[in-house]
Amino acid sequence: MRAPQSRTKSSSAALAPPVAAIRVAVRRALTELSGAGPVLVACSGGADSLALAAATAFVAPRLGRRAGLVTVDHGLQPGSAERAEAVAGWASGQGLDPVEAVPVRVDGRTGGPEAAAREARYEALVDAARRHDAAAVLLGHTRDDQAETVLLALARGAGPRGLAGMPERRELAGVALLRPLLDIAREDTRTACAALGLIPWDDPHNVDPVYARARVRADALPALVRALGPGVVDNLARTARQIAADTAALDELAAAALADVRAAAGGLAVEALAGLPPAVRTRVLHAWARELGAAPAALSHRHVAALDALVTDWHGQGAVHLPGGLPVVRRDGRLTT
Ligand SMILES: Nc1ncnc2c1ncn2[C@@H]1O[C@H](COP(=O)(O)OP(=O)(O)OP(=O)(O)O)[C@@H](O)[C@H]1O
Repeated sequence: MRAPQSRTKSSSAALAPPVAAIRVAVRRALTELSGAGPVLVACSGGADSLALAAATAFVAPRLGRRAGLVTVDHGLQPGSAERAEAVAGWASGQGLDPVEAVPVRVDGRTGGPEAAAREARYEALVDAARRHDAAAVLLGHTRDDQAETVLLALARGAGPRGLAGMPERRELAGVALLRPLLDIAREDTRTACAALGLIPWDDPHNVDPVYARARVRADALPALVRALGPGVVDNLARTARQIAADTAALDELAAAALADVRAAAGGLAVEALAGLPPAVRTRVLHAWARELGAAPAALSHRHVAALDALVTDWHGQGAVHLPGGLPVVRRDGRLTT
């Protein structure tokens, strides 16, 4: 086990450009934050979240905000409890408070081990945020994580919502999750840790070729950089930001359009739907299907295309079955259940 350790910080360490850039990013995120509670850094002990925790410990008190840290012990590797305790001990030494090392149970959940660990981790983070009435949980995803996410989304045909990548901010069960480092290169978090005398923990899963993300990290992205130049990572991340902004605008248009196309007798009016631009119409249908109870994770492009065909390619076809078995039919000029 390699635990974070800190040497005495020299004044030149504080001036290292990546240290400064990460502090600026954290300052920006905290300045925009409403709510009086503490922020909690979600920290694995890896370079990204360790650099985030160090920057937050520096910046938050200067903004008059309390900052704490939560490290989750998934119990999946020998020595994981000791590693979590070492991260917690380091955090307390940095003045972070509250600090928690939370053990979670990963087995007995559905999905693969990676998804189960993630689900357990987010449950623990949300639970800690609620107990401490936290204003937000801070996550250490970097620009490189964002570029990997976009490539993975592109490869599986995830559509604009996937290509928008990870948002800087989202709510999970009423808790704000922030990603202040989405503009910071992963390498800079390592440099910042080194400049601060911190020794990060390297998660073996990050280099295990069993995982698609690890293969993208080790092979696909470096190959793209070699072929197309070093701007690729930044360009992928920037593209995600642009698509996220476009997607948010289209979602707003779709929310307004959904209200307009509701039929007085229930369901949606086909004629009104047909008059919408396809990008708005498919979002209206997606939102309506969710409203009817279709689980977002199971609702695919195929379902939405079949609903759309009831509007634009009507030839008397039968019901469209949404996830969960819910049938939608076209009747009397309406889409209805
Ligand atoms: N064991 C942990 N304890 C606390 N926080 C963690 C832990 N592991 C990861 N995190 C948080 O999640 C961030 C992303 O980590 P990682 O890339 O390993 O997870 P991920 O599964 O890709 O995350 P996501 O589910 O958000 O895509 C880290 O920077 C850190 O903030």
